[in-house]
Amino acid sequence: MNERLTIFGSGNWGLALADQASRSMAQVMVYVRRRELQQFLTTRRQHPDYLRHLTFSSQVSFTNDLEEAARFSPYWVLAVPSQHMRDIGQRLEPWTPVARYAVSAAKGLEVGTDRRMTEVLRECWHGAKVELGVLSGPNLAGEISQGQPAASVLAGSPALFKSMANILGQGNLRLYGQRDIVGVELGGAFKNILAIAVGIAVESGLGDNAQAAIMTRGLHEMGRLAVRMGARWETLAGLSGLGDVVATSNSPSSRNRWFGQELAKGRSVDAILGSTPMVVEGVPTAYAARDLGQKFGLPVPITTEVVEIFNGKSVKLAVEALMSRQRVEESDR
Ligand SMILES: NC(=O)C1=CN([C@@H]2O[C@H](COP(=O)(O)OP(=O)(O)OC[C@H]3O[C@@H](n4cnc5c(N)ncnc54)[C@H](O)[C@@H]3O)[C@@H](O)[C@H]2O)C=CC1
Ligand SMILES: O=C(CO)COP(=O)(O)O
Repeated sequence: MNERLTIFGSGNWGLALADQASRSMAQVMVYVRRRELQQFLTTRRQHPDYLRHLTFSSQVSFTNDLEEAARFSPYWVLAVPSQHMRDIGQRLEPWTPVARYAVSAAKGLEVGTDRRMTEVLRECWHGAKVELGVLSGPNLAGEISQGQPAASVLAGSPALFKSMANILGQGNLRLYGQRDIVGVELGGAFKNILAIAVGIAVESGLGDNAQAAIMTRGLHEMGRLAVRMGARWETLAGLSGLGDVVATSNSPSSRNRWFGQELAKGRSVDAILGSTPMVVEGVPTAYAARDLGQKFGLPVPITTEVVEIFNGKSVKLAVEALMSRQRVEESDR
C-alpha cells in the first residue's frame, strides 16, 4: 500500500495507531510535541515509557515540525487529549487545505465549552473543506499494539470510511462504519466517567452487582443525554458506548478505572493526576457531562455523584444518594 497517514500525538493511542497503520504497509508520520522525545523515537524506534514492547518499523517516521507533519499526508488522525484538541486544531489551521480527512481519536469533551472534538475542530477550521470523522470503540492501546483482535467504529462519510479504514482497519482491528458522529463521539467520551465510577466501586468493595448497575444505569443516563444532543440511542448500545464501557470498566489497564480506584483510597483528584503523565479523560468529561445534564434538564445521577466524590464527598454518602432516589421506570428516557 502506498497510502500515507499523519498522526498528531505520540501518547499511547497515537503510537498504537501508528504501528497499526504501518502493519497495513502505509507510510506513517507521527507528530511529536517534545523535541527530545522525537529524537529518542527516531533513533531508538521505541518510546522510553509507553508500549515498550513496540519497536517501530521503518515505515513510521517521527517529526517535531508541525508543517512537515501536516504536509506529509491528506489523511490526518488527531490522537491528543481532549483538552489539547483546540490547541493543535488552531495550530494546524494554516495547512487545512492539504487535508482531505481528519479523524479525531480522542475521547472527551472540552471543559468550559462542553464541545465535542469534531465541534472544536470545526470551530478551529471554520470554512475549511476537510471532512471530519471519529474513531472510537473498545480499544485499549496496549492490546491493539500487541496485535490482539479488536473492533471499533470509524464514523464519518462512506468515502472517509473507505479511505481511512483501508489504512487503519487491517489485520486484527476490525472497523465498522457509522454515520452517527455525535453518538460515536459521545459514547467514547461518556464511558470514561463510568469507568471511574466502576473503579470507585471496585476499590470500595461494593460488589459485582453494583458494578453491573453502574455500567447499565450509567449507560442509560449517558444515552439519554446523548440522544438529547443529537445521537441515536442504538449507537450508544454499540461498540462506542456499551462496548467501551465493558472494556474500560473491566480492564485493570484502564487509566480511568485506575483513577477511580485511587480516588476511593482517599487520594485527591490533584494528587492522583499529578502522579501520572497520562491523560484521564473521565475527569474533565464528568464536569462537562454534569453541566450538560443541568443545561438540558436531564438527570445524570451517577455522573453527579462521581463529581461530588471528586469534590470530597464520601463513597458511602454517594451510594446513599443514589439508592434513595425517587423510583422510576427502567426504560424512562
Ligand atoms: N490509551 C488508549 O488505550 C486509548 C486512548 N484513547 C484516547 O486518545 C486520546 C489520547 O490518549 P493517549 O494517547 O492514551 O494519552 P497519553 O496520556 O498516553 O498521551 C497523550 C499525548 O498527547 C500529547 N499532547 C498533549 N497535548 C498536545 C498538543 N497540544 N499537541 C500535540 N501533542 C500533544 C502528549 O505529548 C502525549 O504524547 C485520549 O482522548 C484518549 O481517551 C482512545 C482509545 C484508546
Ligand atoms: O479508551 C480506552 C479504551 O477503549 C482507554 O481507556 P483509558 O483511558 O481508561 O485507559
